[in-house]
Amino acid sequence: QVQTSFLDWSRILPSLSRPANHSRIFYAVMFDAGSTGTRIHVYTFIQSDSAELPVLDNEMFHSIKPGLSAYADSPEMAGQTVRMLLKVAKKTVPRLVWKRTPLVLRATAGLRLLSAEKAHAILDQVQHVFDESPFLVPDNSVSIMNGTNEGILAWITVNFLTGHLKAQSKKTVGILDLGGGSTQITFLPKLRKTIESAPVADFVARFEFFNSTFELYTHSYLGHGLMAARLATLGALGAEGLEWQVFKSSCLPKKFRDEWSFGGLTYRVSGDPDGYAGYKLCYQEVLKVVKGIIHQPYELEDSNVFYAFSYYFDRAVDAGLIDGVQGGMLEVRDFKKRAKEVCNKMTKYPPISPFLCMDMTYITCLLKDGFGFKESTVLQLTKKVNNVEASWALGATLDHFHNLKIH
Ligand SMILES: Nc1ccn([C@@H]2O[C@H](COP(=O)(O)OP(=O)(O)O)[C@@H](O)[C@H]2O)c(=O)n1
Repeated sequence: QVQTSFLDWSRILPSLSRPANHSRIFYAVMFDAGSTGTRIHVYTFIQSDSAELPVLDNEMFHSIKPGLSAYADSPEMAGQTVRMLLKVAKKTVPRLVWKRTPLVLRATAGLRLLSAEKAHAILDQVQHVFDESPFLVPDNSVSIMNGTNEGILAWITVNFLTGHLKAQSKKTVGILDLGGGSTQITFLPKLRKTIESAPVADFVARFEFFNSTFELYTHSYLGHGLMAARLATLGALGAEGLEWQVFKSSCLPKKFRDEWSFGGLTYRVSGDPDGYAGYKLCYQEVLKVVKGIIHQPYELEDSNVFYAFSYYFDRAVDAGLIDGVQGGMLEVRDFKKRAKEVCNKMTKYPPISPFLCMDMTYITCLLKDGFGFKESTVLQLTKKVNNVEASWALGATLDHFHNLKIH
């Protein structure tokens, strides 16, 4: 479905004036090539003379499943996916300005997890579709984004949309993003010790925004997205070519048996028909995926409100914890409580998805034993902020126009 939304940034950034006769409308197209789907964001901006930052007037959003990595062995299909999504851009952007409207595609965990050769075959197809389109194709318009940028740009999107990047705003919010292949945590630490005690590589990044430098704690865990975690829990990671094997888990209903695909590979999965299913055993299984791998930041909930989106949001909706439009506030213990209910009642009351027990348990485990959140920590579950998708895509678009010098 196509979703349209309107947002007047001048309400968020009241300092920006917008003289009607001097303002100029421009467009930008950002593709998010994720592991479970490809999405197009067509942004309409209004740039007034006096404003340094443009006003976001509209986001047109559309998504297609599966993700490009499902086409590892048929890269033309990846090109086809992008060609179909481009129709949204053609409908939204007036023909007259196609030539001036940039197309950018950034791929995340799905392509990071493929071999370089297969990933590049896919990106070449996308580049080809871009090149033959009537839009502007900037240098470096098609690439795999690194995990640090993914976390930082999502943080910028959410803080921008919530008005926390205004000059007078002292507070910011942290973000928790749970994709299919990777998961990101990003926040602005209050204590020096959080930065100093972070692992040396890949946990701290800086960027420049309106003459101030922000130093963030950020990390992307590749292989710890929700779908990759399912594979790891089932013991099926790196099991390419084991078509004969059935991967079992006590996180799945005992009588469940099916095929399941991720990243272009299909696995046979089942519950443990002769064993036990339920929360305790399931927690033991998923704990192995998390324990000793996820770094626990020195400070967490004391300093930050965290916005949680992507699969955190989707699964909370599936589990009936929040409304699918409104979102809402949840404590970490709400995930735990519902995970227990879903897992321990699986045989009698099959959940809407056979993976709901595994997913809810993984989310609980990742938050508690992974990042080290307290059970009383409140998370703000969000899909859209002021009608704009909570995702790295808007941050990436701002970076494209304003070069935030992420380093
Ligand atoms: N604009 C977006 C992008 C992703 N998502 C959600 O993010 C999750 C999957 O993320 P992904 O496929 O991009 O995974 P990664 O490649 O980032 O690991 C799904 O729950 C999507 O519905 C979203 O809600 N809105």
